[in-house]
Formats: sequence, C-alpha cells, structure tokens
Amino acid sequence: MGDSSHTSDDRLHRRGLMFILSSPSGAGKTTLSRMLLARDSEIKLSVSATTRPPRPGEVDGVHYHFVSPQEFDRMVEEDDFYEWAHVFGHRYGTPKGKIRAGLKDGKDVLFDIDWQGTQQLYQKDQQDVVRVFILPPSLEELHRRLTGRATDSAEVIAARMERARAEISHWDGYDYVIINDNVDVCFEKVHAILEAERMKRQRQTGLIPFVRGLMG
Ligand SMILES: Nc1ncnc2c1ncn2[C@@H]1O[C@H](COP(=O)(O)OP(=O)(O)OP(=O)(O)O)[C@@H](O)[C@H]1O
Ligand SMILES: Nc1nc2c(ncn2[C@@H]2O[C@H](COP(=O)(O)O)[C@@H](O)[C@H]2O)c(=O)[nH]1
Repeated sequence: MGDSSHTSDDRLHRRGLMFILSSPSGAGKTTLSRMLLARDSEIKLSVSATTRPPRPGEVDGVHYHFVSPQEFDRMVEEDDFYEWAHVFGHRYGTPKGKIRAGLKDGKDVLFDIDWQGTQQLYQKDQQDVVRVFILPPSLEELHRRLTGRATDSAEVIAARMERARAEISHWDGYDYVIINDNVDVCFEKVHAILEAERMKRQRQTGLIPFVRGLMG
C-alpha cells in the first residue's frame, strides 16, 4: 500500500487498549483470558507479581511473577507498579513494564485484576482502559466452580465465597457486564467487545491521514 496510516494487513494504525477482565473469584476470568490469548495474537497478558504461592500448573513468569513479601516491598519502594492491592490475604501488582510505550504502537494488553486495580488503572488512563466484569450465573455455581477447580483448600474457597458478594457489588464500575453461563458463548461476547473497542474512532490514529487521502 505504501501509506503509513495502514498496518500490513490493511487496517488503520490505532492506539492499543488496556482490556481488563474482573470477576468474583471462580467466575471464569482466567479461563476467558487464556481463551482470548489463544484466539487473538494481538493482545498480550500483563503478568502480575504476587506474594501468593503458585497453584499446581502455574508457571513463574507466565501466569504470575511469584515473589516474596520482601521482593514485593522492594518493588513498591522502587515504584515498579502501575497499581497494586491486597486481595485474599496476599498482595498482587501490575508491573509498569512497557505498557505505555506499547499502547502508542497499537499493542493491546490484557489485565486479569480485581476491582481495586481496575479503579487505579482507570484513574491513571481513562481513554485506554476497557473494563469488563464477569458474573457467575449463581452463587451455587460459583461454589461448584471453585470446588471443581481443585486448586484451593476448603478454607481458601470459603474465604473467596465470603468475599463474592462484596466483589459483585462493584459491577457498576465497569463498562461491560457479562454472565458466564456457557463459557464459549461468554467468550464470543468478550472477543466481540475487544474487536469493537479496537474500532473506536478515537483509537484509530490512522483515520485522519486515511480520510484525507480519500478526499484527495
Ligand atoms: N462457563 C463455565 N462453566 C463451567 N465451568 C467454568 C466456566 N467458566 C470457567 N469454569 C471453570 O471454573 C473454574 C474457575 O475458573 P477460573 O479459574 O477461570 O476463575 P477465575 O475467575 O479466574 O478465578 P480466580 O479469581 O480465583 O483466579 C475453572 O475450573 C474453570 O474451568
Ligand atoms: N489489583 C490487582 N489484582 C490482581 C492482580 N493480579 C491478580 N489479581 C486479582 O487477584 C484475585 C485473586 O487471584 P488468584 O490468581 O489468586 O485467584 C483475582 O481477582 C485477580 O483478578 C494485580 O496485579 N492487581
């Protein structure tokens, strides 16, 4: 094409977005995140740091950066986090990394973070943030999913169920809310939101030169 407003597959240049998935624990956001990363090569996961111990199958640097409380303290002191929060007795934080620079280059970033982190990211960068909240079809089903996942002790599951109502109460701080009943149907909705948000006029930084070109 030879026109700098286009990317190689003929779409316009655009600003990347920060795509946040939140939910009460067990509603399915990690499952949906993994499906999104597998389907869509244009979005990359923001790998959080946490002081929580790894679950079976979780890989350091892939699912989380598993750090000691001392290491987490050091990262806070050195201002390494975009946001961080206490969740279920552990600390979790989003490393700054190269997120801002990537947004300019049209790189999308996926965040699996709670409502506290969502609020902090939104306060810092409203124009780039897209907030999606996932609800379970019922609390009974939420409990079934946490138990069925078989990664947490009965105490941990009880604590997460105890917190579920408080987490759900933040649903109105999100742009989109989806009930995750059938995971495939829910995933298609999540992906449709991502695709639609990418097409927002304000994000398509290549539009002005493209339209100028059209108008001769
Ligand atoms: N629509 C669904 N129907 C049935 N099971 C589901 C559905 N979505 C997810 N699950 C299952 O529910 C369990 C919890 O899902 P997942 O780990 O994705 O939740 P989460 O919201 O990320 O939880 P956490 O915040 O604790 O990490 C998993 O075993 C997953 O396979
Ligand atoms: N504010 C933040 N919340 C985060 C971050 N990384 C994960 N989380 C949230 O913590 C809970 C528990 O996660 P789990 O993996 O122990 O089940 C869940 O709601 C995550 O979304 C983060 O960097 N910041």
